[in-house]
Amino acid sequence: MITLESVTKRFGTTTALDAVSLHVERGEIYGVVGTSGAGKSTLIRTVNALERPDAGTVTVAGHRITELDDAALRRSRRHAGMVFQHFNLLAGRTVRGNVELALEIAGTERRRRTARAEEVLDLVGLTDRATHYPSQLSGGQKQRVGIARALATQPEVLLLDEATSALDPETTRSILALLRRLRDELGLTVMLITHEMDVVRTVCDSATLLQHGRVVEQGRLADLVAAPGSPLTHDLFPLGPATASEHPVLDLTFPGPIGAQPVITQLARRHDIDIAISAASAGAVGGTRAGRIRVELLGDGERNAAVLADLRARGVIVEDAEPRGTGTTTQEARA
Ligand SMILES: Nc1ncnc2c1ncn2[C@@H]1O[C@H](COP(=O)(O)OP(=O)(O)OP(=O)(O)O)[C@@H](O)[C@H]1O
Repeated sequence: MITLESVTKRFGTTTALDAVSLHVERGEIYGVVGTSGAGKSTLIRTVNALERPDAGTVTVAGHRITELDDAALRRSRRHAGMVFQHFNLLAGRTVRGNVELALEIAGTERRRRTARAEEVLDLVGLTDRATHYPSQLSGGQKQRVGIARALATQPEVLLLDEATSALDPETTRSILALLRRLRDELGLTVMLITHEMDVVRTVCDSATLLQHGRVVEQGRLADLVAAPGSPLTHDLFPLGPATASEHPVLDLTFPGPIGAQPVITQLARRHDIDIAISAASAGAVGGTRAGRIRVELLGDGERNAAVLADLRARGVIVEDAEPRGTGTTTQEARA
């Protein structure tokens, strides 16, 4: 539904996007993550055709938008609805008026506008707020209006730029649940950019991690959590910096069903060794379960080696804990 092939965008001497390729399947919720300045906004702006790349192609809903002239480009924007961090609602218009404006700009005839606005307000659960003004709404309600407005022209793709960053955790959860429902009910394809790893964990099927305009890692989250050394998995399940120790300190990743097994207690019993757990982070992601824990092996060299071999044989991903933490992206940005 969305394909970028070797997209490069420069601003003067800054390369905001450096040969970025990605593919978003129809009906997928796709996250674009990375530190400030990584190129996330530029990427989404090439998808909604606000930015023309210097090289590469962008295809949205079957339209190769990098080859369209300006008039065709304006028409093609209707395939993608855009949702913003700070809602961008007009204070002087009611909720319904804000949604109708999008239809007015798209050239929808007057008598269809009100009916369509009411349809999308119903979809986002705001029917009873249609005649309210933005100042009378909570942040979550404002963002629902933003989503309704983006959906008014029946786009196949919904693009969200830090859409939950200004919301509290509970409101964020309800907006993410709404996105999932809209994807399921309307078959929408959703691309969101975020610096919040909770958002990726809760709602995304796939993601791309950008750094300095380049793709560091991308794919389905269920696959990434099973990939040794995955920087995105480190960010999704952070363990923090490790404390130096005379014993081996290991970060273990348990992809999928292994996480439900009592591996650590079994190994401690089988090898007659004490294992200390100093950090843990686990949860559901991309339709699977995953978790990471940091352990300290307190046995002698031989027993520790046997535990290590056993862990690997069971499919646990074993990495030496890095003293400064292994977060390459959002964790370091927040620090
Ligand atoms: N219009 C512009 N003119 C000049 N430089 C720009 C422009 N837009 C973006 N850049 C630069 O391109 C790089 C990528 O910026 P971009 O806004 O895409 O990153 P981002 O990942 O969205 O960051 P943030 O999370 O802070 O919004 C940055 O170095 C930025 O300064």
